[in-house]
Amino acid sequence: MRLGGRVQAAIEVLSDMEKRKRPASEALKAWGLDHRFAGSGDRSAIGNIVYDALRNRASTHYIMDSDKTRRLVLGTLMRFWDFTPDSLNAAFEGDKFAPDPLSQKEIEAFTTRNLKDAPEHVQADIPEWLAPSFQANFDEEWIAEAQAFTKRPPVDLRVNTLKANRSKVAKALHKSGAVETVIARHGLRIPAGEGASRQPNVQADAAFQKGWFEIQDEGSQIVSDLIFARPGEQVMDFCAGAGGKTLALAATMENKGQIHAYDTDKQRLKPIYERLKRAGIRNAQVHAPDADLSDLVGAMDRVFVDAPCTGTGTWRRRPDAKWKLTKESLETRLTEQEEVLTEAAPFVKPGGFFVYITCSVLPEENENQIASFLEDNTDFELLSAGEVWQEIFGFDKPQPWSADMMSITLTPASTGTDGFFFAVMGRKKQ
Ligand SMILES: C[S@@+](CC[C@H](N)C(=O)[O-])C[C@H]1O[C@@H](n2cnc3c(N)ncnc32)[C@H](O)[C@@H]1O
Repeated sequence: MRLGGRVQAAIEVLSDMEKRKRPASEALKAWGLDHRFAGSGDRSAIGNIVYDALRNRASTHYIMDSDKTRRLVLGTLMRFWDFTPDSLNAAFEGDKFAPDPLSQKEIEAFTTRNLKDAPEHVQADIPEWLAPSFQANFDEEWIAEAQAFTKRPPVDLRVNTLKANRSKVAKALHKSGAVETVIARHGLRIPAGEGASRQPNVQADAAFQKGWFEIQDEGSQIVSDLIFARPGEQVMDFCAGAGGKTLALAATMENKGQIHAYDTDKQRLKPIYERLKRAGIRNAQVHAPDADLSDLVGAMDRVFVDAPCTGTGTWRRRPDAKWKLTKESLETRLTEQEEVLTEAAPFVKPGGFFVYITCSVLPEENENQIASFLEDNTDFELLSAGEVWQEIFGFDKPQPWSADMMSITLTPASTGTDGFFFAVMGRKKQ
């Protein structure tokens, strides 16, 4: 396919998403099924246009002076793919699959409108109702912090130290351009490409099949490390899901002690069995939703809750979620978080640690939840996550957000990772 056909396809996919209210991944898949002739290069280029458009939707609509899908796509190409109105029109010429050339009105909008004149939430490329939350979290940096979520994310890998080390994996994946992560100690990063470039499918590599690495955002690797689980401990992963953090912790614990992986959703838990096997993990015990956990009450050295959340921290990877998030779904997540904290807390032994993690940067889901939990549970106290950070990563690395060195927030702008929140509480001894 030539550029024009790819651009037209991206317009169709975005229109389909809007019309059928379906996520980008589904709309792209459906387009692929209807256009079997399209090669993998075409599919990934179309995907790149669609995701770039969604990441910057509000600001591009503003610049192009319209909320039409066609303008969103053309604006995306001119803002982020190095096209000018002339070069785009030249590329479309003689291509019967291309959209109509840019009109005078479209060219005028693109060349005269300035984002500096847009409302702040449009500059920040976030829904208007979320601007106060970002402002509360990041003060005068809030627009820059939000804008960093509009950039393409890298692919991060966590080396499984039970089976390999960084140089071994880097060697196996030398064609991928993987470099060592800046903060996480066992991470490799394949930087995000530009334009139509494709990310390598590292999961097809023999090194992945052998369990040498997992795909895991550097932020997720960092918070797993901050849990500070030691070999031989009894640890509970109360919201284990597919086991991303269970796997990371098992490696940190050198396969010694026990990780109890629990989740209320059987479907989400399903991939964990295969992943544990591939990674060579022997110290994890998976507890199905209906399991009797009464033996574990008051017995865990560490319990961590990787709570269900709005996922605002993953907007770079799932930009459609940014525009779909509603006040109602935030409210639902807040209730779930309160429940999960209350349910998990009794498993912490006196003198043990209780960790709360989200992949969100909204204070409602983070600091506020911890403050309200501590108010109701006076046998717990907030400890300094900042001190643990410094012990593990030192002072010379990019630093996360922290108002008081207690809880920590990672962001694309501050730590170059997805957004994560981390807080650790101690259960008092008596
Ligand atoms: C953010 S995801 C966990 C991701 C996982 N820890 C990882 O690193 O791959 C949150 C999980 O919490 C689970 N969950 C929601 N409510 C729960 C509850 N009351 N008790 C336990 N798990 C719950 C969900 O099923 C979901 O799998």
